[in-house]
Amino acid sequence: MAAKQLAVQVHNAGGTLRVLSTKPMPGTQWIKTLTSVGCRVEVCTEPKVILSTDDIVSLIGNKCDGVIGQLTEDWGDTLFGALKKAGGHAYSNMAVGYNNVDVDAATRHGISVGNTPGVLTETTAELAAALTLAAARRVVEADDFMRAGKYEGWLPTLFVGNLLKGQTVGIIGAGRIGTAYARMMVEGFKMNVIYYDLYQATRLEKFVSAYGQFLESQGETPVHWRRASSPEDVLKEADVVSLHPVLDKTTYHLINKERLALMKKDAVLVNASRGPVVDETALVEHLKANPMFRVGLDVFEDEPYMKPGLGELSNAVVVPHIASASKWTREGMATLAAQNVAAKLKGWPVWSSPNVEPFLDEIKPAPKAAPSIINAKALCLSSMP
Ligand SMILES: NC(=O)c1ccc[n+]([C@@H]2O[C@H](COP(=O)([O-])OP(=O)(O)OC[C@H]3O[C@@H](n4cnc5c(N)ncnc54)[C@H](O)[C@@H]3O)[C@@H](O)[C@H]2O)c1
Ligand SMILES: O=C(O)[C@H](O)CO
Repeated sequence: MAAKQLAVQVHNAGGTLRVLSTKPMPGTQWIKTLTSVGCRVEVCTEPKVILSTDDIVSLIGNKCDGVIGQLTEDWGDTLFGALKKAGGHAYSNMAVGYNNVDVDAATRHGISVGNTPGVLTETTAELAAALTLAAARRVVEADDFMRAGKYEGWLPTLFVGNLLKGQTVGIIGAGRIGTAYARMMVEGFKMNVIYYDLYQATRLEKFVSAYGQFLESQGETPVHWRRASSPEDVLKEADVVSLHPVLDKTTYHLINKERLALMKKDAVLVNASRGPVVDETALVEHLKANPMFRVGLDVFEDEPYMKPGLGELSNAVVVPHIASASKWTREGMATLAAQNVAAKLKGWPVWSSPNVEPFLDEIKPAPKAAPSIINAKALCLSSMP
């Protein structure tokens, strides 16, 4: 039986380089980025939310030069093999995280792997901050109560939560997003910072020190930072812990039963990184046993599912992986992903600065470069001087 033909929308039908996007993406700049360098762009418009590997193999077909894919897809040997066979040599995730991509497999097939760092830093940090506040101040529980018609009048004991000001925020993974989130919590709520990362977060340290001096000069209590030598140190000391590491072997189930037990009984835990960083089954048990402990989760171990029991717990705020969902960021992610593919197909070098803003300007032409290629070194791609 012939495989079912998946619906696609075509832009610039006469283009000589065929680029596939496995999903419609926001904005139009990303399409212009590709069509302006001679690509025919095919966008899969199937209503199915997550395409299977077989679906994507059939979309790649016999001739495909590059693909933009999504974090829900399993980009391993099968897909990179199919892309290579179709003549392709460029792939980009429309995401900064690339734990869904087997980069070594891509490299073996000579295919570049792009990602979209930077453009989602502040948007993601803002959602982590929103989850922190929602959990600490019990916003969702109180909203449910109100809508259920249960509010009979102000009470001294109604939905009492945690004050953030002057408390300690713990960051595990103080990279771009972890640092941006920490700054928001320091500047917004005068929180002290304790962080754990494999590397020193120099920018964050400098910011907290300078802000602490400023507060002191105003006669206010200064804020402080400390770099912890282990995740355990952070978990024991912090009132709020937010997780922002990459997902890899070193961070899988980084938060488990034993480490949850180290946390304060009324702490707040936020995860806007990747679901498997937390052992979600252990978390459900911990939430049940500790009603004052609260979590804000954007990501889940087995997306789109939650572990049994999580959805019934009022001390958990849960949202469906929307941390990067602002219009500017999502359009920017699409543009960076398209530029990663276009640049590789045109043989342009790799951008060497962490500042990706020049690619997002809708008026000035984008630099002739690939914003971020993970396996650039392994493929010996040249970078901008
Ligand atoms: N929920 C969302 O929608 C969303 C949005 C954007 C990013 N993310 C996730 O957030 C992650 C971080 O993004 P970023 O742009 O800040 O990346 P980044 O590379 O700037 O930061 C990641 C940090 O994790 C640290 N790290 C690595 N291994 C660690 C370990 N074992 N223990 C502690 N720290 C460790 C790294 O040293 C680095 O500083 C992404 O990889 C992605 O998975 C999720
Ligand atoms: O890794 C990413 O970019 C995010 O999870 C997308 O929201």
